Amino acid sequence: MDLATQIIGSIKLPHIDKDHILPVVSIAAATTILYQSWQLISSSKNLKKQGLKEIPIPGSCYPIVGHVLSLGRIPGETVKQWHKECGSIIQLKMGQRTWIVINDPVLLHKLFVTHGNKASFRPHLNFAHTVYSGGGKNIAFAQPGKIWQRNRAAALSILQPKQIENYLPSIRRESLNLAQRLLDYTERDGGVDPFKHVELNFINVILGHGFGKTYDCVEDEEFIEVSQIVEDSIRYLAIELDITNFLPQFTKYGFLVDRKLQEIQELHRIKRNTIFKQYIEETEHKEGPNFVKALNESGYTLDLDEKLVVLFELVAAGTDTFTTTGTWMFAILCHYPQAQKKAQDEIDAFISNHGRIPDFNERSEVPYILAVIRECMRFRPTTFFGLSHSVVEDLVVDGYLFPKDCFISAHMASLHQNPNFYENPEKFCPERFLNNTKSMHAAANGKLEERDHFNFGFGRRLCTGIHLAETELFYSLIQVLSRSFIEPVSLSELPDLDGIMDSGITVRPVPYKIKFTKRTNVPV
Ligand code: HEM
Repeated sequence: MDLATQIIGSIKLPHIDKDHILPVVSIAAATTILYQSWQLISSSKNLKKQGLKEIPIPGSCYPIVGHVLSLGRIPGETVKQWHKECGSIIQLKMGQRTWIVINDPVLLHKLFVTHGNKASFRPHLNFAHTVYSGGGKNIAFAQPGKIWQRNRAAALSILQPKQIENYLPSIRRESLNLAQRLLDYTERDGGVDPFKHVELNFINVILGHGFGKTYDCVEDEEFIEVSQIVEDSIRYLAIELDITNFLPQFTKYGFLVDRKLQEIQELHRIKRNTIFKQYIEETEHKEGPNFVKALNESGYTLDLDEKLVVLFELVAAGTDTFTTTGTWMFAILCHYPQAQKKAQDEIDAFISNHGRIPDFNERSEVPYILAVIRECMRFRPTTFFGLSHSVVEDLVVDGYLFPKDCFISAHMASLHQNPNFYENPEKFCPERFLNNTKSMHAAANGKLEERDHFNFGFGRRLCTGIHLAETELFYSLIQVLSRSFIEPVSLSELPDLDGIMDSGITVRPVPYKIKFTKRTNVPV
């Protein structure tokens, strides 16, 4: 539902007599225009006085609510259009808060990497702070400081490239299971939506290592419950849903508080905490290595609540993003059979030489596979806005003022279509990345010119799961392409690459069905 409709529907206005509506509306409209004009003129004069550049304010910005009612059904799409109209840096007014959105890689790099010590804070979000992160005790929503450093270091102690080597047996097994399930469901039903299957692939790897838990199939009741909690968590992290954060003056009158959202948050808090606390307690006594023991032995002391939010975060942050990325990858490849053929030729040649599929440390022998994964992520990014950064004091970069406590986001879709950074950005062209066999982790930590894409964010806040995500994408794609062709169910039913579903942080393709058809005569 449109955000504006949602909010307006929840406001109970007093009855107004029909005859009185016209003058009331006219006065309101005139006041709006006068107020906006006054605001624009005075802020523009102030900036010029200080020698600062103006950041355009796009679309319809109303008094008090600002852009909250203008963001439309899919805010990421609306903001993309505003970038086209107003340029690579724009500012939105979300009630009392300022939200600056940028699609210029050079400015983003300057801000988040060069000025990373000042621009790596997180803006306050009600749900993220109070429910998801247990009061800022996790990684993604903790402010740079002791707790964040400790949690990030603890997470990296189980997610850094060297550690991922320990997970390779289960990554290999789960990606093979994924390829087989996609073939089996296609044979059974004539087609399959890969979303839940990709989700099961990731959840089995992360929960397997985290808590020694795996599920056999997408119909497993516990898998359904856990994946629902994960999907709900991510949905409520969306900036634009945090109405009472932007308009706190309305909270006490109960006008704009979405009661349903509150109920779901509460339920989620109880359900999530019960299940994951139980997982943690059980896991501490299980045999063999797992994340809980690794955290206990990492030298960082975390109490049960802290372990809960950190470990749940690794599950939630990884599952939704990985699943969305994999689901886009299959949808895109269904449109590009020539790219599939090239990738399959490369895998077949490797198998003929070595008698097995390649491992991630042999990736330089399959550069086209790496290029396909990178190009799919560039072509259809995983999130609309990544995770917003913030500043705790005013910061000026390139003549632009980033005011204290503002939200600062990259607009991922238009950033990855920036013609100054990508030649013919509208074209799906894996070849653009053929010479880049560095891991995405290395590319993301390198110079701006060496960056392939920006899906994992920037600088000090770079995604901690980047290496696990890339390794899993690598094995999943190879297992699927070595065994099957990805085809439309019928020629008129190709996945819609322009239809998108806003899932909070991530942006998924609209649900689709495709066929995974068994390849014969392959050297597997
Ligand atoms: C394709 C998969 C993934 C994508 C596209 C992705 C994307 C992102 C982005 C955009 C950020 C914010 C970066 C910034 O603020 O500049 C982030 C942060 C984070 N991600 Fe990921 N992610 C993925 C997979 C994972 C996985 C597999 C895990 C863990 C198992 C994970 C855990 C985290 C954590 C803990 C943070 C917070 C880092 C911090 O604030 O210091 N992510 N991710």
